[in-house]
Amino acid sequence: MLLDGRSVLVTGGSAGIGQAIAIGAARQGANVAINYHGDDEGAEHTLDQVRQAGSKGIAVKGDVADPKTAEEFVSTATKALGGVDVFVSNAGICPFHAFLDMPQETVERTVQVNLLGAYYMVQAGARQMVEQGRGGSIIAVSSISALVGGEFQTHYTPTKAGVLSLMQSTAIALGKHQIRCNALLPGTIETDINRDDLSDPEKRKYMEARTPLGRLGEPEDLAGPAIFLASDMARYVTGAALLVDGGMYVNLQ
Ligand SMILES: NC(=O)C1=CN([C@@H]2O[C@H](COP(=O)(O)OP(=O)(O)OC[C@H]3O[C@@H](n4cnc5c(N)ncnc54)[C@H](OP(=O)(O)O)[C@@H]3O)[C@@H](O)[C@H]2O)C=CC1
Ligand SMILES: C[C@H](O)[C@@H]1OC(=O)[C@H](O)[C@@H]1O
Repeated sequence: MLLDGRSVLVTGGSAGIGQAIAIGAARQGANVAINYHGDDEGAEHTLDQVRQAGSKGIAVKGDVADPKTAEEFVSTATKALGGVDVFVSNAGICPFHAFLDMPQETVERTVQVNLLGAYYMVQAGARQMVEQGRGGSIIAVSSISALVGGEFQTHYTPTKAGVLSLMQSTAIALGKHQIRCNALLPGTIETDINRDDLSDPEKRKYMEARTPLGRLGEPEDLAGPAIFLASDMARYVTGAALLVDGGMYVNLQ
C-alpha cells in the first residue's frame, strides 16, 4: 500500500475533506491522527473508519487559531504514532458575507483560522519532521479561491492565496531536510462549509454548469490527490499546486 506504516496527521479531520483524506490514508496503510474543533461525533466516525481499515487512530481536540493547539497536536500524535511522516493542514472556515458591511470579527477569525492556523500547524509538523531527520510530506488545503475571487469571500480568498504561498515558501525552506510541501486546490466540494450557500438552487446549478465534469466535487475526490502527494510516487514534487476542481478553473466559455 502507498502509505504503509506512515504517520499521517490531518487538521480538521472530523468532517468533509479532512475526514475523507484521513480515512483514505488509513486505507493505504497509514496510522492517523486528526485534529478537530467541535464535532466530537464526526471525529469518532473518522476514528471508527480508520480503525476498521486496520490502522491506529487518535483525535486531539483544539482550535487551530491557538498556536498551543499545534504543539499539543504534534506532540500527542508523535507519542501515539511514533512520529510525523505526512502533515495535512486542512482545517478551515468560510462564513460567506458581503464585502461592504463585513464584520471585523469575521475577517479576523477567518484569517486566524485559515492562514495563521495553517502557519502554526505546518511549522509544528515541520519542526518534528526535521528533528526526526527522515524527511516528510506536507500538504496544505488551499483552494481554487487562491486563483480567483468570490463576491462573498473577500475575507476568505486572501487566506487561501496565503496558504498556497506558504507551501511555496516552505518548499524552499524545508527542501534541504527532504521535506516536500505542496498545495491542494479543491474546486467546489459539497461539505458543511457550503451547505447553506449551495441550498440556493440557482447558485448550485450555476456552479455545476461551470464544471466540465458535470458535477460538484465530493470530499472523497480529494483523497487520491492527497495520497499521491503524501506518497513516494510524488518524491520529486515540491512547491506544486494541484487543482482538483473538475475543470472549473479553466472553464471560461
Ligand atoms: N468544500 C469546498 O468546496 C472547499 C473547501 N476548501 C478548504 O478545504 C478545507 C476543509 O473544508 P471542508 O471539508 O469543505 O469543510 P467542513 O466544514 O466540512 O470541515 C471543516 C473541518 O475543519 C475543522 N475546523 C474548522 N475550524 C477549526 C478550528 N478553528 N480549529 C480546528 N479545526 C477546525 C472542522 O472541525 P469541527 O467540525 O470539529 O469544528 C472540520 O473538521 C478548508 O480549509 C476549506 O477552505 C477549499 C476549496 C473548496
Ligand atoms: C466554500 C466554497 O463553496 C468553496 O470553498 C472554496 O474555497 C471555493 O470557493 C469553493 O467554492
